Amino acid sequence: MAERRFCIGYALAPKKQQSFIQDSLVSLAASRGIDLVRIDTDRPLLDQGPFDCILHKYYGESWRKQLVEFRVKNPNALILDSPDSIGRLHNRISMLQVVSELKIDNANESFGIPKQIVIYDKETLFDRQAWEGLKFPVIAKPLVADGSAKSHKMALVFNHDCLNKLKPPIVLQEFVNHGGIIFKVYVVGQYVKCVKRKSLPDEPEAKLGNVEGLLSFSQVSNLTPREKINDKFYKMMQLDDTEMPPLSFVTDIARGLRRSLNLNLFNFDVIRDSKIGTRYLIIDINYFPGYAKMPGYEKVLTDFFCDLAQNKDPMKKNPDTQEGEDKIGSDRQLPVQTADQETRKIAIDEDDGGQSVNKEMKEETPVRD
Ligand SMILES: Nc1ncnc2c1ncn2[C@@H]1O[C@H](COP(=O)(O)OP(=O)(O)OP(=O)(O)O)[C@@H](O)[C@H]1O
Ligand SMILES: O=P(O)(O)O[C@H]1[C@H](OP(=O)(O)O)[C@@H](OP(=O)(O)O)[C@@H](O)[C@@H](O)[C@@H]1OP(=O)(O)O
Ligand SMILES: [Mg+2]
Ligand SMILES: [Mg+2]
Repeated sequence: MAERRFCIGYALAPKKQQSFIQDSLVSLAASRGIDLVRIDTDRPLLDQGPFDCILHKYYGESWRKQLVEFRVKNPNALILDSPDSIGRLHNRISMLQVVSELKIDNANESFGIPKQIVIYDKETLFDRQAWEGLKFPVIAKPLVADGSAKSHKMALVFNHDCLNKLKPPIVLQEFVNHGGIIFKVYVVGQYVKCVKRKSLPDEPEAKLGNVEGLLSFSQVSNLTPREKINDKFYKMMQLDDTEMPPLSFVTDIARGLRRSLNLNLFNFDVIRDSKIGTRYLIIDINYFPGYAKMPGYEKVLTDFFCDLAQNKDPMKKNPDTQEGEDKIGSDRQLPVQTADQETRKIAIDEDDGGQSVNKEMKEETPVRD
């Protein structure tokens, strides 16, 4: 009898496809009965397949509609992950709200998010009252985190003098000294892996010298090795000497976030407060991050795909751990406001070339009841 194969269709932006769909992944998965097949996003999804599962990091209202139709016609197929759940990560406020609501028992370590405020317009930006309780330096981050280059453009702000350079809607987040190292925690279903990366240096005023109140940067922890070598600061950093956070602590947070976000494929950035060595702050959560940078990512992802193929739903209740109850890719209604609802308030900047897909998503996504 012919072997029953499990077909995963993937819809990824070209850059993500290039980094993630490596021959080594495709062949390992194939050897274990999993076929990874590219979805042509220029053609109707329903004309392609059949797919047992859809893996996607692809946006736009048209894609979203196609997924809804696909679900109706293929009720047994999995969609990883649900667009509504992914959408929550597209707004830096709703993204971290989940962390604030998470409860984990741990006697030695604590976690949270840095102090932050959201600014929707210039008027509020210059209103000192709005800043009450927030200390300089702060990091100004675009409120929208939709994967566009613009959404990664940050600025370290040292005083009130240069605020006119900032473009709301933004989140102003207190800069927390953390020894210049960031921890990236990758989640693939139940699997959790924490790695170290370079980050911004402590006391940025002192280290970065003569800055004029504001310093712009983008994707610090995702620089190419060449960029790192050229930077004096990175040569000074002692990445190897930095102690990792306790694995059980990080795993508890990861599993908690996975359940509350209803997502299987994400990572989050954690920094350790230099002042309180047992205090950890989550500053960012990303959907479908750069897994290829994770050591042995082929096996981790293939194991996960095989679990899906064997109907081992990683969010289903596990008798040993009492973990999980949700169905993968389910459109479970979340109790708090989603990013889509929030982003409807945001004026889309017209000068953002090449982001029409994301723009379409923001403008047309209907608000759910
Ligand atoms: N509150 C903070 N205190 C100190 N450093 C911070 C803080 N927030 C961000 N950083 C630094 O700025 C970098 C970029 O911030 P953040 O991770 O929020 O941006 P991003 O563009 O969403 O990143 P990614 O590429 O991971 O998606 C972090 O990796 C970290 O080095
Ligand atoms: O570029 P890579 O593949 O490494 O992945 C990066 C990913 O870019 P891509 O999805 O466009 O590829 C980013 O996603 P967007 O916010 O831009 O959507 C974000 O998740 C980064 O944090 C990832 O880097 P990592 O955190 O894993 O180091
Ligand atoms: Mg980040
Ligand atoms: Mg991010």
